[in-house]
Amino acid sequence: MTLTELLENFYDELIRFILDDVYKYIPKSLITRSLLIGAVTGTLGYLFFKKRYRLPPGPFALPLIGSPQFLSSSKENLGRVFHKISKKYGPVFTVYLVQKPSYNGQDIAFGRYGTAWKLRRKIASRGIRLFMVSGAINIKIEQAVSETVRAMMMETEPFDPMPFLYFTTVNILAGMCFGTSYKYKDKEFLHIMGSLQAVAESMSGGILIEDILPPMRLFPSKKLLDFYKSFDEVFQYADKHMKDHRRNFQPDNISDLTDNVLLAQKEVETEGKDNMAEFNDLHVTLTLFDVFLAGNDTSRQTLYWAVLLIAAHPDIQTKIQQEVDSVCGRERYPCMSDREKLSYTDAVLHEVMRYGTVTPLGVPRNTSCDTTIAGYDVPEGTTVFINQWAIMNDPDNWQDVDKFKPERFLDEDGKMAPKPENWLPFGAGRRVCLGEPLAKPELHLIIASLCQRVHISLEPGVPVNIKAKDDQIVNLPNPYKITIKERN
Ligand code: HEM
Repeated sequence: MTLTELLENFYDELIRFILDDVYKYIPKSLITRSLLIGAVTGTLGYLFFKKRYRLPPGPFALPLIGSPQFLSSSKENLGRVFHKISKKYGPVFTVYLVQKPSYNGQDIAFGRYGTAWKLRRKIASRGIRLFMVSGAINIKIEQAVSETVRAMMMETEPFDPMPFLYFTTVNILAGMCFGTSYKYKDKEFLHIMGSLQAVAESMSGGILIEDILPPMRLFPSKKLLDFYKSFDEVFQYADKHMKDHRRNFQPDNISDLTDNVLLAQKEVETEGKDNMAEFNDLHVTLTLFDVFLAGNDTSRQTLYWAVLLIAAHPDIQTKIQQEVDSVCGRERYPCMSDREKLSYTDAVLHEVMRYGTVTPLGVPRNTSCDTTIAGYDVPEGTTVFINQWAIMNDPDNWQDVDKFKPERFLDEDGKMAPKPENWLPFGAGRRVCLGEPLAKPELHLIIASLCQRVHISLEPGVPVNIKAKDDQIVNLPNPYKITIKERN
């Protein structure tokens, strides 16, 4: 008997033994049978030898499809959805979803932790720090708020403050990043506002079908394509400014974050041409893109909550105004050196960020090695979310959790009390928000400056609604309108 005949007989018996009923349907070809038996043995071997993890429990999930319940709840604020799941499965649980894409993880926000990422984060942090200590932040806030108030005063009817808040944050962040200063109807401002709006809409449009059915990424939906397009527009905006700066770059005349980042790139190059792979032109643009995009959306959404909550609580607004008047008077704008004395306004900001948690799930993170959380295994490459919304809206952590109460952040002398450990809007640890040192003073001073200049009221005759719009992935209030009156 030849070797081929021997193999044929062996396969024949094996298949007949294991799969008697389907035997007749299996082709007689030796190659097909070898492939079939190889595949079956390989799969069985993989299943037998693969590492077993004790994963956190979680809702039922189908292979490829993931947790089907997200199909029905895909429009609800995910912070709330996850909070409900945690009631059933405990504080650490597993759901099957995939995260949204980034620029190949070469940026800061979605970059993999490591030497190259540390370098990029250090460069961006240094640039932000220099902006803060140079005093430029005072000038940018004053310019941005005075232009915003001027533009708002032109409105004769109740208006939605959202575009004006875009104007404030874009002017401060684009000023810091690219040295620009826009007027309200400026063409470039309107263009970038449109792109930022599109990014925000794509991101708040609930879970994408591709998140539930990963293979669908091969045939991207219009929603996913829109998501890519709007991101790319903001990227192109940052890239254009980077290239303009590079053309006119003078190392002894550094005026904004782009100059700072380009200078850092030169330093990296001086240390050795090989290092350039870790900080090339794409990394320069992605650094600026991250700071501009991450900073704008979060700050603007926080201000949207702040204006609503301040307008809905006239007593709180009056207290802010009295504090600002007593510390700064009316002649000059509040500045960095006033911050410590503006405790009540700071408490209002802290409570706005708790009540209106704008990043309910923080930024999705990937584990870089096998690890454990609360005794459960979490394999390398798992996407981990921290439910910041639940931490800051848990009745076990906060008294009168549904009430807007700035006083909870003050001590008996009316000064800011130590930060409660459950106040975590900027995340924590090595990946804590890069912009926190800018965002807190920026938002504090914007609120103080706005209240110093104008009196804000909600649209007359419309019922006050300070509840979150619970139909989206982010946590925003329902659209609202205000009127403003210049303070005399
Ligand atoms: C209200 C304002 C803001 C909020 C609530 C906020 C919130 C957050 C959160 C929750 C994270 C993820 C932290 C973690 O994973 O633990 C984050 C990351 C980040 N934020 Fe912010 N942020 C704000 C403002 C800003 C500003 C003004 C900038 C830029 C100047 C900025 C830039 C970034 C960047 C680059 C990251 C990624 C950091 C990393 O992966 O290492 N953010 N932010």
